[in-house]
Amino acid sequence: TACSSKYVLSQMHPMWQEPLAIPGGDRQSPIDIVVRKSIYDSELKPLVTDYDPNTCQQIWNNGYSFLVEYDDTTDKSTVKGGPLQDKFRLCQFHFHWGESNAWGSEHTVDRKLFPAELHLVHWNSDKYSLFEEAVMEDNGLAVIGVFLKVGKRHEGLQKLVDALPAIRHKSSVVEFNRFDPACLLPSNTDDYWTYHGSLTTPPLTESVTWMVMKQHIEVSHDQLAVFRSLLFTSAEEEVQKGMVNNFRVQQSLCGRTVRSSFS
Ligand SMILES: CCCSc1c(F)c(F)c(S(=O)(=O)NC)c(F)c1F
Ligand SMILES: [Zn+2]
Repeated sequence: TACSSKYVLSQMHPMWQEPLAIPGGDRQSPIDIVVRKSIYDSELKPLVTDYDPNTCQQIWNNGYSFLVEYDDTTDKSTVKGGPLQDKFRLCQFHFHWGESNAWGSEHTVDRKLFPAELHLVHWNSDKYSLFEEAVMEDNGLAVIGVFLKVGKRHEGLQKLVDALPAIRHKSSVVEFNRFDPACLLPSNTDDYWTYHGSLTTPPLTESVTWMVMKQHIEVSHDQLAVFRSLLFTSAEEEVQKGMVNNFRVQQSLCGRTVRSSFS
Protein backbone atom coordinates (compact mmCIF):
# COMPACT_ATOMS: atom_id res chain seq x y z
CA THR A 1 0.00 0.00 0.00
CA ALA A 2 0.97 3.61 -0.17
CA CYS A 3 2.09 3.38 3.46
CA SER A 4 4.71 0.70 3.00
CA SER A 5 6.57 2.59 0.30
CA LYS A 6 8.53 5.57 1.49
CA TYR A 7 6.71 7.73 -0.98
CA VAL A 8 3.04 8.26 -1.45
CA LEU A 9 2.00 6.99 -4.87
CA SER A 10 1.17 9.96 -7.04
CA GLN A 11 -2.58 10.27 -7.50
CA MET A 12 -4.08 12.31 -10.27
CA HIS A 13 -5.79 15.27 -8.69
CA PRO A 14 -8.39 17.31 -10.56
CA MET A 15 -6.65 20.41 -9.27
CA TRP A 16 -2.96 19.80 -9.48
CA GLN A 17 -0.55 16.95 -10.20
CA GLU A 18 0.48 15.66 -6.77
CA PRO A 19 4.23 15.49 -6.16
CA LEU A 20 5.70 12.05 -6.68
CA ALA A 21 7.39 11.99 -3.30
CA ILE A 22 6.24 13.45 0.00
CA PRO A 23 8.71 13.32 2.91
CA GLY A 24 7.46 10.54 5.21
CA GLY A 25 4.14 10.24 3.43
CA ASP A 26 2.53 8.14 6.16
CA ARG A 27 0.38 10.83 7.78
CA GLN A 28 -1.32 12.48 4.86
CA SER A 29 -4.75 14.14 4.77
CA PRO A 30 -7.66 14.04 4.10
CA ILE A 31 -8.99 10.66 5.29
CA ASP A 32 -12.28 8.84 5.74
CA ILE A 33 -13.24 8.84 9.44
CA VAL A 34 -14.50 5.32 10.23
CA VAL A 35 -16.65 6.04 13.29
CA ARG A 36 -16.65 2.50 14.73
CA LYS A 37 -12.81 2.41 14.50
CA SER A 38 -12.31 5.77 16.25
CA ILE A 39 -11.16 5.53 19.87
CA TYR A 40 -12.95 7.54 22.57
CA ASP A 41 -10.34 9.42 24.64
CA SER A 42 -11.77 10.84 27.89
CA GLU A 43 -8.60 12.92 28.31
CA LEU A 44 -9.62 15.07 25.32
CA LYS A 45 -10.79 18.44 26.60
CA PRO A 46 -13.28 20.82 25.01
CA LEU A 47 -11.83 23.14 22.38
CA VAL A 48 -11.35 26.73 23.55
CA THR A 49 -11.49 29.28 20.73
CA ASP A 50 -11.01 32.97 21.40
CA TYR A 51 -11.33 34.99 18.17
CA ASP A 52 -11.12 38.80 17.89
CA PRO A 53 -13.12 39.92 14.81
CA ASN A 54 -10.93 43.06 14.61
CA THR A 55 -7.94 40.91 13.57
CA CYS A 56 -9.71 40.10 10.26
CA GLN A 57 -7.74 41.77 7.45
CA GLN A 58 -8.51 40.63 3.90
CA ILE A 59 -10.13 38.05 1.69
CA TRP A 60 -8.39 36.81 -1.45
CA ASN A 61 -8.48 34.24 -4.21
CA ASN A 62 -5.25 32.20 -4.15
CA GLY A 63 -6.14 30.20 -7.27
CA TYR A 64 -7.15 27.19 -5.19
CA SER A 65 -9.70 28.49 -2.69
CA PHE A 66 -10.56 31.85 -1.15
CA LEU A 67 -8.78 32.71 2.08
CA VAL A 68 -9.96 35.05 4.85
CA GLU A 69 -6.73 36.18 6.50
CA TYR A 70 -6.21 37.36 10.06
CA ASP A 71 -3.50 39.42 11.70
CA ASP A 72 -1.44 36.74 13.43
CA THR A 73 1.27 39.03 14.86
CA THR A 74 -0.31 38.73 18.33
CA ASP A 75 -2.26 36.10 20.28
CA LYS A 76 -5.58 37.92 19.75
CA SER A 77 -7.30 35.09 17.86
CA THR A 78 -6.39 31.66 19.19
CA VAL A 79 -7.46 28.09 19.83
CA LYS A 80 -6.29 25.90 22.72
CA GLY A 81 -7.52 22.90 24.69
CA GLY A 82 -8.90 19.83 22.95
CA PRO A 83 -5.93 17.61 22.00
CA LEU A 84 -3.62 20.62 21.92
CA GLN A 85 -0.73 21.09 24.39
CA ASP A 86 -0.03 24.64 23.24
CA LYS A 87 -1.86 27.79 22.13
CA PHE A 88 -2.34 28.18 18.36
CA ARG A 89 -2.89 31.47 16.49
CA LEU A 90 -5.53 31.78 13.75
CA CYS A 91 -3.91 32.79 10.49
CA GLN A 92 -6.71 32.12 7.98
CA PHE A 93 -9.77 30.15 7.09
CA HIS A 94 -10.90 28.82 3.72
CA PHE A 95 -13.23 26.21 2.23
CA HIS A 96 -13.20 23.22 -0.14
CA TRP A 97 -16.31 22.43 -2.21
CA GLY A 98 -17.68 20.49 -5.19
CA GLU A 99 -19.35 21.39 -8.46
CA SER A 100 -22.54 19.80 -7.11
CA ASN A 101 -24.02 19.39 -3.63
CA ALA A 102 -23.30 15.64 -3.89
CA TRP A 103 -19.62 16.05 -2.99
CA GLY A 104 -16.97 18.62 -2.07
CA SER A 105 -15.70 17.87 1.42
CA GLU A 106 -12.14 16.60 1.97
CA HIS A 107 -12.85 14.42 4.99
CA THR A 108 -15.77 11.97 5.03
CA VAL A 109 -17.53 10.21 7.92
CA ASP A 110 -18.14 6.53 7.18
CA ARG A 111 -17.71 7.51 3.53
CA LYS A 112 -20.44 10.17 3.80
CA LEU A 113 -19.58 13.16 1.61
CA PHE A 114 -20.63 16.71 2.40
CA PRO A 115 -20.99 19.50 -0.19
CA ALA A 116 -18.22 21.56 1.41
CA GLU A 117 -15.75 21.75 4.30
CA LEU A 118 -14.43 24.77 6.25
CA HIS A 119 -10.81 24.82 7.48
CA LEU A 120 -9.68 27.23 10.20
CA VAL A 121 -5.87 27.19 10.09
CA HIS A 122 -3.85 27.98 13.25
CA TRP A 123 -0.13 27.76 14.04
CA ASN A 124 1.69 26.98 17.32
CA SER A 125 2.67 30.40 18.70
CA ASP A 126 4.00 28.91 21.96
CA LYS A 127 6.77 27.09 20.05
CA TYR A 128 7.28 29.09 16.83
CA SER A 129 7.31 32.75 15.78
CA LEU A 130 5.96 32.48 12.23
CA PHE A 131 3.45 30.37 10.28
CA GLU A 132 6.22 29.61 7.76
CA GLU A 133 8.29 28.04 10.54
CA ALA A 134 5.42 26.13 12.15
CA VAL A 135 4.18 24.67 8.85
CA MET A 136 7.32 22.50 8.71
CA GLU A 137 7.01 21.08 12.24
CA ASP A 138 5.16 18.02 13.59
CA ASN A 139 3.24 20.06 16.15
CA GLY A 140 3.18 23.23 14.11
CA LEU A 141 -0.43 23.55 12.90
CA ALA A 142 -3.93 22.95 14.22
CA VAL A 143 -6.79 22.91 11.71
CA ILE A 144 -10.46 22.88 12.74
CA GLY A 145 -12.58 21.20 10.06
CA VAL A 146 -16.33 21.88 9.86
CA PHE A 147 -18.67 20.14 7.41
CA LEU A 148 -21.22 22.23 5.50
CA LYS A 149 -24.67 20.93 4.57
CA VAL A 150 -27.18 22.63 2.25
CA GLY A 151 -30.19 23.92 4.14
CA LYS A 152 -31.17 27.21 5.65
CA ARG A 153 -29.25 30.38 4.82
CA HIS A 154 -26.30 31.08 7.11
CA GLU A 155 -26.71 34.72 8.16
CA GLY A 156 -23.12 35.11 9.40
CA LEU A 157 -21.70 33.70 6.13
CA GLN A 158 -23.61 36.19 3.96
CA LYS A 159 -21.14 39.05 4.62
CA LEU A 160 -18.40 36.80 3.24
CA VAL A 161 -20.53 35.62 0.28
CA ASP A 162 -21.23 39.26 -0.65
CA ALA A 163 -17.47 39.90 -0.90
CA LEU A 164 -16.77 37.01 -3.30
CA PRO A 165 -17.72 38.69 -6.62
CA ALA A 166 -14.91 41.20 -5.96
CA ILE A 167 -12.33 38.38 -5.86
CA ARG A 168 -13.62 36.27 -8.77
CA HIS A 169 -10.18 35.90 -10.33
CA LYS A 170 -6.97 34.32 -8.98
CA SER A 171 -4.77 36.79 -7.04
CA SER A 172 -7.55 39.33 -6.44
CA VAL A 173 -7.66 40.71 -2.88
CA VAL A 174 -10.13 42.95 -1.08
CA GLU A 175 -10.09 44.44 2.40
CA PHE A 176 -12.32 42.47 4.75
CA ASN A 177 -12.79 43.53 8.36
CA ARG A 178 -14.65 42.68 11.53
CA PHE A 179 -15.61 39.13 10.62
CA ASP A 180 -15.97 36.79 13.60
CA PRO A 181 -15.05 33.25 12.49
CA ALA A 182 -16.74 31.88 15.62
CA CYS A 183 -20.06 32.41 13.79
CA LEU A 184 -19.00 29.60 11.42
CA LEU A 185 -18.49 27.05 14.21
CA PRO A 186 -21.31 24.63 15.05
CA SER A 187 -23.13 25.15 18.37
CA ASN A 188 -21.46 22.03 19.72
CA THR A 189 -17.64 22.13 19.46
CA ASP A 190 -17.15 19.60 22.28
CA ASP A 191 -17.71 16.63 19.97
CA TYR A 192 -14.93 16.16 17.41
CA TRP A 193 -12.54 13.61 15.92
CA THR A 194 -8.80 14.30 16.07
CA TYR A 195 -5.80 12.76 14.28
CA HIS A 196 -2.33 13.71 13.07
CA GLY A 197 -2.21 14.58 9.39
CA SER A 198 -1.08 17.06 6.79
CA LEU A 199 -1.97 20.05 4.70
CA THR A 200 -4.15 18.97 1.79
CA THR A 201 -2.53 21.43 -0.58
CA PRO A 202 1.16 21.91 -1.34
CA PRO A 203 3.51 21.79 0.54
CA LEU A 204 1.41 18.86 1.99
CA THR A 205 3.62 18.99 5.10
CA GLU A 206 2.73 16.54 7.91
CA SER A 207 2.40 19.25 10.55
CA VAL A 208 -1.34 19.29 11.26
CA THR A 209 -3.29 18.26 14.34
CA TRP A 210 -6.74 17.89 12.81
CA MET A 211 -9.94 18.50 14.81
CA VAL A 212 -12.95 17.61 12.67
CA MET A 213 -16.27 18.71 14.19
CA LYS A 214 -18.99 16.08 14.51
CA GLN A 215 -21.76 18.68 14.09
CA HIS A 216 -22.06 20.39 10.71
CA ILE A 217 -23.26 23.89 9.87
CA GLU A 218 -25.97 24.73 7.31
CA VAL A 219 -25.64 27.13 4.38
CA SER A 220 -28.15 27.77 1.60
CA HIS A 221 -27.92 26.40 -1.93
CA ASP A 222 -27.55 29.98 -3.24
CA GLN A 223 -24.70 30.77 -0.85
CA LEU A 224 -22.82 27.69 -2.03
CA ALA A 225 -23.54 28.65 -5.66
CA VAL A 226 -21.60 31.89 -5.12
CA PHE A 227 -18.56 29.82 -4.01
CA ARG A 228 -18.83 28.05 -7.39
CA SER A 229 -18.89 31.40 -9.24
CA LEU A 230 -15.24 31.95 -8.30
CA LEU A 231 -12.53 31.18 -10.87
CA PHE A 232 -9.24 29.27 -10.59
CA THR A 233 -7.82 31.48 -13.31
CA SER A 234 -6.54 35.05 -13.35
CA ALA A 235 -8.23 37.80 -15.38
CA GLU A 236 -5.56 37.67 -18.14
CA GLU A 237 -5.96 33.96 -18.92
CA GLU A 238 -7.87 33.15 -22.12
CA VAL A 239 -9.68 30.09 -20.79
CA GLN A 240 -11.50 30.74 -17.51
CA LYS A 241 -11.98 27.76 -15.21
CA GLY A 242 -14.69 27.65 -12.50
CA MET A 243 -13.37 27.11 -8.98
CA VAL A 244 -15.02 23.80 -8.07
CA ASN A 245 -13.85 20.39 -6.80
CA ASN A 246 -10.89 21.99 -4.97
CA PHE A 247 -10.50 19.00 -2.65
CA ARG A 248 -7.71 16.45 -2.46
CA VAL A 249 -8.22 12.71 -2.97
CA GLN A 250 -8.36 10.76 0.29
CA GLN A 251 -5.15 9.29 1.69
CA SER A 252 -4.31 6.01 3.43
CA LEU A 253 -4.63 5.97 7.22
CA CYS A 254 -1.29 4.07 7.46
CA GLY A 255 -2.11 2.63 10.86
CA ARG A 256 -3.03 5.95 12.45
CA THR A 257 -5.68 6.14 15.18
CA VAL A 258 -8.52 8.63 15.00
CA ARG A 259 -9.62 9.63 18.50
CA SER A 260 -13.06 10.97 19.42
CA SER A 261 -13.83 13.42 22.22
CA PHE A 262 -17.23 11.77 22.68
CA SER A 263 -18.37 8.22 23.33
C1 LIG B 1 1.30 27.37 2.64
C2 LIG B 1 -0.17 27.26 2.94
C3 LIG B 1 -0.85 28.61 2.96
S1 LIG B 1 -2.28 28.66 3.99
C4 LIG B 1 -3.15 27.16 3.77
C5 LIG B 1 -3.99 26.96 2.70
F1 LIG B 1 -4.16 27.96 1.81
C6 LIG B 1 -4.65 25.75 2.51
F2 LIG B 1 -5.47 25.63 1.47
C7 LIG B 1 -4.47 24.73 3.41
S2 LIG B 1 -5.22 23.18 3.14
O1 LIG B 1 -4.17 22.22 3.27
O2 LIG B 1 -5.91 23.23 1.90
N1 LIG B 1 -6.34 22.91 4.19
C8 LIG B 1 -5.98 22.42 5.48
C9 LIG B 1 -3.66 24.94 4.50
F3 LIG B 1 -3.50 23.98 5.45
C10 LIG B 1 -2.99 26.14 4.67
F4 LIG B 1 -2.19 26.31 5.74
ZN1 LIG C 1 -8.20 23.31 3.52
